[in-house]
Amino acid sequence: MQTPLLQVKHISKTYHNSKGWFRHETVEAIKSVSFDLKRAHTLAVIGEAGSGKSTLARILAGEMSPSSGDILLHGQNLNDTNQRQRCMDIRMIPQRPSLSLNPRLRVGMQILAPLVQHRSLTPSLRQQKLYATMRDVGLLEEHADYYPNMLSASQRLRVTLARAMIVDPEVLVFDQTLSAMDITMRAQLINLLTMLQQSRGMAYIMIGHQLSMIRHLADDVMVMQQGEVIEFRPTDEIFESPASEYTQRLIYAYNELVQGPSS
Ligand SMILES: Nc1ncnc2c1ncn2[C@@H]1O[C@H](COP(=O)(O)OP(=O)(O)OP(=O)(O)O)[C@@H](O)[C@H]1O
Repeated sequence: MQTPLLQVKHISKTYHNSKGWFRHETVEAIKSVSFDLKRAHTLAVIGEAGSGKSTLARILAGEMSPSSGDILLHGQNLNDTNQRQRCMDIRMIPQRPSLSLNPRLRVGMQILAPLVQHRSLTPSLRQQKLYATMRDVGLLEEHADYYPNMLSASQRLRVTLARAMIVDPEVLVFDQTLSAMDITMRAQLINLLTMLQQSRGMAYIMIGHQLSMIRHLADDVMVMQQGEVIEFRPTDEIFESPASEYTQRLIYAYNELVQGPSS
């Protein structure tokens, strides 16, 4: 059997907060979460507020370490990979892409930033890579000289995608990125992400409740509650017969929205 692209094995995360001199509070944000993700597949992670979704996203993207558990990419434990490579392999698209851009820096420089940090390429190869990546996400070469405020919201999102993709990641993690988008932008993004996944084989992890996007893009849905996985099933099954009470509420509300209230 082929090794899955990503294997998450019994990841836990406990936060320790100081509450004054002698008091400490511990929060078990994630409790033994495990799942596999195949190449070119999309996993959606949903769950109520505080269920541990963002903590999971930050651990996957290497922004923080788990308290216990392992993450393997192509069967190799990421603890044994150097941090630089790890940050190129799994990249996060932030919650508010526009806010992550520096208004005073030209777009091209910002897309290139991770490449400059991570790779030693000649200037001409770097520029070729920049333009190719910009084309892939639907930007024009001349946009490289623009400042972020000269672009539309949709183009700024494409810039953050290009910035993530310039180092050829294997996995993209979208941490509630899609929640603030209007319908037109979402439709454009669905098409773009589908196309990129087909051409590059990237896997996506989408955190958040954008059920219309999940329905179109996700192969599987993982439902979290109080730091634990309470459902992990193919997307169609989750939409047709949600098992947990939380998922039922979410899916019924979504169905009412798209089909109108049932009599
Ligand atoms: N830095 C932190 N220090 C202490 N506790 C934290 C920290 N970050 C998150 N938590 C707690 O960990 C739990 C999980 O939080 P997390 O943000 O991962 O959940 P979430 O599902 O992403 O929530 P939301 O949908 O509201 O963003 C919550 O109880 C939260 O209060």
